[in-house]
Amino acid sequence: MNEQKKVVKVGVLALQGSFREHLSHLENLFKELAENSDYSMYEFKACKVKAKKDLDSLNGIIICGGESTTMTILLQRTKILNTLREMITKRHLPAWGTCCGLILLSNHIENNKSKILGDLTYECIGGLDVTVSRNSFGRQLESFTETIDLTEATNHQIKIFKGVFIRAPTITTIDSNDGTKILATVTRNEHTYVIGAMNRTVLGTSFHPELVDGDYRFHKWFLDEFILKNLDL
Ligand SMILES: NC(=O)CC[C@H](N)C(=O)O
Repeated sequence: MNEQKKVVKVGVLALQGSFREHLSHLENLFKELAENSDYSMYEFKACKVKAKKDLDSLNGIIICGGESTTMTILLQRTKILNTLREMITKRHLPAWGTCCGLILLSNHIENNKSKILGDLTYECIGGLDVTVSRNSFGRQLESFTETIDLTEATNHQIKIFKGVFIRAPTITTIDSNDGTKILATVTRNEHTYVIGAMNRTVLGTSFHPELVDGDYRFHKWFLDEFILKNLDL
């Protein structure tokens, strides 16, 4: 019986930032799904990605929140960056980035032009054809939570969701007509900000579902709509 199960491996980039929270959400979700007969054909595994070899045989990857300058340096030092970029942009590995992860998965950054970091430059992974602006809501102290309506974007799978924003970036433009679309917006101080976007295989959110205790709905949606629907790519 067990041999017939399809192994689905979800990696979480674990160089820095909120990777433990993502792993714990995935582990809890996978425990729930083990009891759900709709998923009985799958055996789910969550694993840390700390080196290039950890990218082998992944079916999806999460790029966690953290500090994108530190993260790009670590991605380059560990030599993960180029392989991961090729997997996401050429081989269409499903990927989801939260906050710093959204920045790294974006093709363009508005307020970060040609930043030099010692012997390196600020390089993104790319995959989502949008432009992001970093730290759109100000400093760490100006972090906030806001209710987000995801009913339409998720086709009623998630309705209301608690958005946690910590020095969050926002999406200023969608740059291609390849099917990239807005996931959600929030309005603050009379300004409406785009706080999530996606194409068929790449998802980016300004907010942190991994920091909402006991709520695995967003992780399940990523698994259902991005990973399981694209298993044969
Ligand atoms: N919570 C976060 O991931 C913050 C992202 C951070 N402001 C950056 O630019 O990298």
